[in-house]
Parts: sequence; structure tokens; C-alpha cells
Amino acid sequence: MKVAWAGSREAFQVSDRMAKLVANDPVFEKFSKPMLGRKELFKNTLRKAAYAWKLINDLRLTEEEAKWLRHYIDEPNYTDLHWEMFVPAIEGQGTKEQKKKWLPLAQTMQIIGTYAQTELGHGSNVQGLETTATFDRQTDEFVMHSPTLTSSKWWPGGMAKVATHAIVYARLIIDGLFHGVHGFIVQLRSLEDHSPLPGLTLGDIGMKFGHGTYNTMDNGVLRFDHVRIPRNQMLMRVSQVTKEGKYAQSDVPRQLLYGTMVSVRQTIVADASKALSRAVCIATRYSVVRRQFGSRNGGPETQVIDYKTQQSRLFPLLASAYAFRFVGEWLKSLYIDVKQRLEANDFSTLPETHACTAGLKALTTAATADGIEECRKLCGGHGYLISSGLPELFAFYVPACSYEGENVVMMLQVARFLVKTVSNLGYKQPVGTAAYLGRVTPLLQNNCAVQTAEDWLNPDAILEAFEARAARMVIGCGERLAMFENPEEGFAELSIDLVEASLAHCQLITVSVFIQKLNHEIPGNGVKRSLEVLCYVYALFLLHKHQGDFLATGYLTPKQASLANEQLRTLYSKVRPNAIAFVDSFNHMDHYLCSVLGRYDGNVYPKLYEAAWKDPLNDSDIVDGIQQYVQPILKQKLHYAKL
Ligand SMILES: CC(C)(COP(=O)(O)OP(=O)(O)OC[C@H]1O[C@@H](n2cnc3c(N)ncnc32)[C@H](O)[C@@H]1OP(=O)(O)O)[C@@H](O)C(=O)NCCC(=O)NCCSC(=O)/C=C/CCCCCCCCCCCCC(=O)O
Ligand SMILES: Cc1cc2nc3c(=O)[nH]c(=O)nc-3n(C[C@H](O)[C@H](O)[C@H](O)COP(=O)(O)OP(=O)(O)OC[C@H]3O[C@@H](n4cnc5c(N)ncnc54)[C@H](O)[C@@H]3O)c2cc1C
Repeated sequence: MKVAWAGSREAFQVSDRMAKLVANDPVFEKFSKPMLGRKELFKNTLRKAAYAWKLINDLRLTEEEAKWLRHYIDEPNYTDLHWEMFVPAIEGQGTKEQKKKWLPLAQTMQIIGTYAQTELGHGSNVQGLETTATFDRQTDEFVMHSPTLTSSKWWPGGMAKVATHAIVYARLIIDGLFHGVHGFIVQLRSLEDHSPLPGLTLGDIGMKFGHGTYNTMDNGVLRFDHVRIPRNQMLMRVSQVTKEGKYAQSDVPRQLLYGTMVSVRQTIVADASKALSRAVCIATRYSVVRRQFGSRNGGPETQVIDYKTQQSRLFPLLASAYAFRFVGEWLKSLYIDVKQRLEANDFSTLPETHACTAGLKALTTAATADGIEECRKLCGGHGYLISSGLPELFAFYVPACSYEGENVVMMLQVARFLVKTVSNLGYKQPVGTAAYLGRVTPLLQNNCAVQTAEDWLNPDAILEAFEARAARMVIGCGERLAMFENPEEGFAELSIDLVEASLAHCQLITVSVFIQKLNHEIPGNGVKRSLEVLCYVYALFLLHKHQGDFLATGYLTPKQASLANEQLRTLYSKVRPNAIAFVDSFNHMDHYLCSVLGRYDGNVYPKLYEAAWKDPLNDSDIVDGIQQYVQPILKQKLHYAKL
């Protein structure tokens, strides 16, 4: 099962080795973080990042090993932006010459980069960005400028205090004409003394949600006052500006400029499974340890994991962690394929890849953020302690619903793809994840044939249900859209329904990938049978949660929905005996979980009690302030009101 979760034996070995390397090195200790002030916290992060970089070089770690090392260090920091956005942006949008010049510097960290796209006034709307890059043919330069307060670059990670360079997205202006938003390599700080370069104002945007979590990252603000950069620092794979000031658009889609975001969105889906698996591991282990009520004749109380309500909240999240792991693997292969196609100037699958990365990023991050909070609640009061590991995990994770594409904005991109697919049905057979829309007749006419709860243990029945639900919602939106004279107005008016239809489409993808994984990639019987139970839990949980869609589209009867719910209860009983095995298969070490409740040895109460005394408030019995502020109250005998 560990290999099934890791994806391969090799992947398991790499991640396991890096997990142990980090867990066994005192430099990467995490428990003290919540007690540090902002400056100490940040300096501590810089220290760890420097030590990690030295490890990567001394041990000659591979790129994969380095990624896992950074993952298990488990601390947002400037290297995330450098490796996950700055380097990929140059790789994806730089010319051969630009890659030849900048990549060696970036890959040896002689320069440290960030990705500066979002501004105070615009994040989702990239075409609305206000920073300008005005071409000066006299000097063969671009003049970078922040014309308004809202044009200030705002949020880029690592930009406030660390990054020496940035990919800055700005409005390209030549002879007063606007030629779209493009990426520019801009140096921010001196490589000699790290001071901001002339014309640049740089700072941190301030503390963020959750103390010890994202405040290890210096998210910055940047303003330009007519800063000049050479013309060859505009990323020119997609579009070019000649020395004469002529603008040329290559025969590649403008959207390749957005390629870095697509790349990160697909990694974010994999990250969702990692984050959700952490929370589920903690909540599952604690639910086995925790006993409450149910004692018979002085015997042990009931383990809370044996309550059906606890199972109905926990096991769908366990199943979701596996579902997101598998769809993340699938999405990565889709992305790798589109990258290879782009090299050959084949853009045929770019729209679908955009829709899948956008939609699955939105689906998995929203479900994971909600899931981590549910896991905190599943642990009762102790889940609210920092030592449970859950509050910090939640605070660290939830911005994923906003960054790299705000989730609703992303689902609207899926809707745009689906509407376009439906409008082309007459003369273009949909393929890939939208292929089911090419079979609308049976999907619209045939209703569910399930007669018993057992009938739901059939992947074909489940797939047909999810295809019919999505098809009927998408086609329904298409039909209502057709009644609007102005398509854009119709899209805006129907956007709520369109987002719901997009979610149905993305859930179909996730369920379908889970089923495909079981049919084609999980060998043997034991593991396969266990994962089949989780696949059915995931699918029937979604069917139950969204049964309104299935009923409103007429595909399901209330009886069939009730049979699905009955089967779900039965499936929970099948998950229960393997619950610990499922979460142990994540191979999360105690260091990574950073949770007293989720300890591998289950020794919760003594360790919870021990952890309490480490709080600095327990350094003394009479803490500072008692004599000055409390004792006077106790002694004043003030009775301002009849008590
Ligand atoms: C897409 C928008 C919303 C709109 O764009 P716009 O230009 O206006 O286009 P439209 O008119 O809507 O569409 C025009 C057509 O273009 C198509 N299109 C749009 N986008 C794409 C695309 N990306 N690819 C392909 N095609 C695209 C669209 O479908 C239309 O086609 P058609 O005409 O219908 O045929 C756009 O504005 C947008 O994308 N907005 C969102 C902005 C955004 O996402 N910003 C992100 C900024 S960067 C950021 O947030 C960074 C965050 C840092 C987070 C941490 C980073 C690291 C994460 C992983 C870390 C792991 C490291 C540790 C290791 C470990 O833990 O494992
Ligand atoms: C922790 C963190 C790290 C970040 N790191 C970086 C970074 O390194 N580099 C970088 O460039 N950016 C970064 N960002 C910024 C991030 O990319 C943006 O915050 C994100 O893209 C969302 O954009 P926004 O803030 O403009 O949201 P908005 O779009 O303003 O969202 C506000 C509300 O408006 C709604 N909305 C917006 N447009 C529409 C529409 N057309 N239809 C319906 N509803 C709509 C949204 O659904 C949302 O409910 C980071 C953000 C965070 C939180």
C-alpha cells in the first residue's frame, strides 16, 4: 500500500530517505516555531534554507530528492518561488539565448528569483495589471514603472527581503500602444550588498494568518520608479520586440505566457493529497486512541473511531486523500504530455490541460482546506492545540484556495472550456476528459438502473451516474446560455450554475481516474481490494453530498440515492479494520506530522501533558503581571454594584 501511495517503489525510496534525513537532523526541528517572533522566525527559516542548500550540494541530491527535502522541511520560504516559479518561467517562456544566460545562474543560486505578477489592485485579472514596461528605442531598454498605488506588486513570495531577481509581469507599451501583458526579468537587489537597486521600493506586506506558518515567507511589495532594463530581458519565446521597436507575436498561443501557472497548479493538486493525508493521519490515529462513553461494567469506553458519525466524517477524507494522490499523478502525466507537444508546437491539448489544471486545483484545494478543518474538529478540544499539528497545517494550507488562481475564477475557466465544447458538438467530437459530452443522447435519456445497495458496488454504474450528472448540468447550462442574445452576459448571469457544472465535471474526472488506476495500475488482490473500498467511499460520498444534482437532473430516484447512502454505511465498516493501515501507508514520520495526537506510537496523553509544560508561560508559577494587575483586584474589595 505504501508503494501504491508513493506511486512506485523508487518514489517511495526517495521520499522515505529524504523524510528520514530531515527528521533526524536537529537543524530542522519544528516544535519551537510557534514561540518565535517574526524576525526570529524568518531568520530561522533563512538558516534552514541555507543548510538545506548545503546538504543538497554536499550530498549531490537529485532534483527529485531536493524537492522531497524541501517538502519535508515543511516551511514556506523563498526557495519555493525560486524553484517552482522563477526557474520554470524562464524555462517555459525564455528564448534559447535567455535560457543559456539565466538558467545556469538560477540553478546554482547565484541569483535568487521570485514571480511578481499580482498587484495590490489585480491578482485574478492578469490582463488588468497596471505595471508598465515602456520600450525606449533610443537606449534599447524597457522602462519599468508603477504608475498608480494599485500597480504596486503585492504578494510575491521571497520578494520582500531575499530575492535578487524577479519575473515581473507588466503591460508592454511601444510608441504609446499596449501590446498585452508580458514577463520581464528584473534585478531587484545588488549582488554585492543585497541593497535594493535604485528606483525600487521593496518591503514586506505584513503578517499573515497563523503565526508560525506562512510568516516564514517574506511576501513582498515592490514599486518601480522608472527603472530601466535591457530589451533582452523581456521573456521572448512567445512574443518579441525588435531593436527597432517592432512587436512580433510568434505563432504560439498568447496563453503560453500563463504556462508557469499551469505548471504550479498541477503540483498544487499533488500537494493537496499530501496536506490532506497529514490531517487524516493525525485524526485517524487519534480517533483510535481516544475513548469516550460506552463503558460496560467498568470495561473500556468506546473508541471514537467506532462511532458511525466519526466514520462518516473521517473516512471520506481518507478516501479523498487517495483520490487526490491518483488524480495528481494523472494530471502530472497530462502536463508532461502537453509540454512535449508544445516543444513540437502542437497546441491541440493546451485548452483541455488548462481546464483540468485549473479545475482540479480548485476542487482539491477547497476539499483539502475544508478537510483539514474537519480533521481538527474530529479531534475534539485537543485538536485546537498547536501541539496537535492541525491549526498550523490549516493556516499553512488555506491560501492554496486563493493563490495560483482563485478557486471560483478557476472553475469559471473550466466552464468556459465546457461551454465551448458544447457549442462545438455539432461539428467537433469532444475528446479526452470531455469525451462523455459526445455521448449525450444516452446520458440524457437513460436513467440509473440500480435496484439494490449492492448494485452500487459497480464501477460502470458509478461512472455512468457521474457522467450523466455532469452531462445534464453542462448541457442544461448550454441550452439556457443559448437563450441569451449576448453570450458574455449569459455567462455572467448563469455563472453560479456554470461553476456547479464545472465542479461536477471535475469530480467525474477524479472518480474516473480512481477507477482507471484500480483497473490498470494496482497489481495483486489485497491492496487492490482495499483501495476499491476507498474508491467506492469517495464516489458514493460525493453522490450523497451532491445528491441534489443527481435528483434534479432526473438521473437518480430518491430510492436509488437512499440505496447509495445505505451502501456507504456498509463500506465504512469495511474501511474500519484497515484505517490505521491506510494512514500508515502515507509513511508520514512524526517529525513531518508535528503532532502529539498523531504520534505513530499512540502515546498521546503523556506526551500531550509533557508538551504543555514546554510552553513558556509555565516557566514560573507566578507569571509577570500577576502582582501588578491581578493582586490589586483581589485586594481592592470594590463593590460598585450590588452583586
Ligand atoms: C485565465 C485568467 C483567469 C483569464 O485570463 P485572460 O487572459 O483574461 O483570458 P480569458 O479571456 O479568460 O481566456 C482567453 C483564452 O485563453 C485561455 N487560457 C487562459 N488561461 C490559460 C492558460 N493558463 N493556459 C492555456 N489557455 C489559457 C482561455 O481558456 C481562453 O481560451 P478560449 O478563448 O476560450 O479558447 C487569468 O487572468 C489567470 O490565470 N488568472 C489567475 C492569476 C493567477 O493564477 N495568479 C497566480 C500568481 S502566482 C501565485 O499565486 C504564486 C503563489 C505561490 C504559492 C506557492 C508556490 C509553490 C506551490 C507549490 C510548492 C511546492 C514546494 C514545496 C515542495 C512540496 O511541499 O512538495
Ligand atoms: C499566501 C499567498 C502567496 C501568494 N504568492 C504570490 C506570488 O508569489 N506571486 C504572485 O504573483 N502572486 C501571489 N499571490 C497572489 C495570488 O496569486 C492572488 O491573491 C490570487 O491570484 C487571487 O487573486 P486576487 O487576490 O486578485 O483575488 P480576487 O480575484 O480579487 O478575488 C476576490 C473575490 O472576487 C471573486 N472574483 C474575481 N473575479 C471574478 C469573476 N470574474 N467572476 C466571479 N467572481 C470573481 C473571487 O472569486 C473572490 O471571491 C499569493 C497569494 C497568497 C494568499
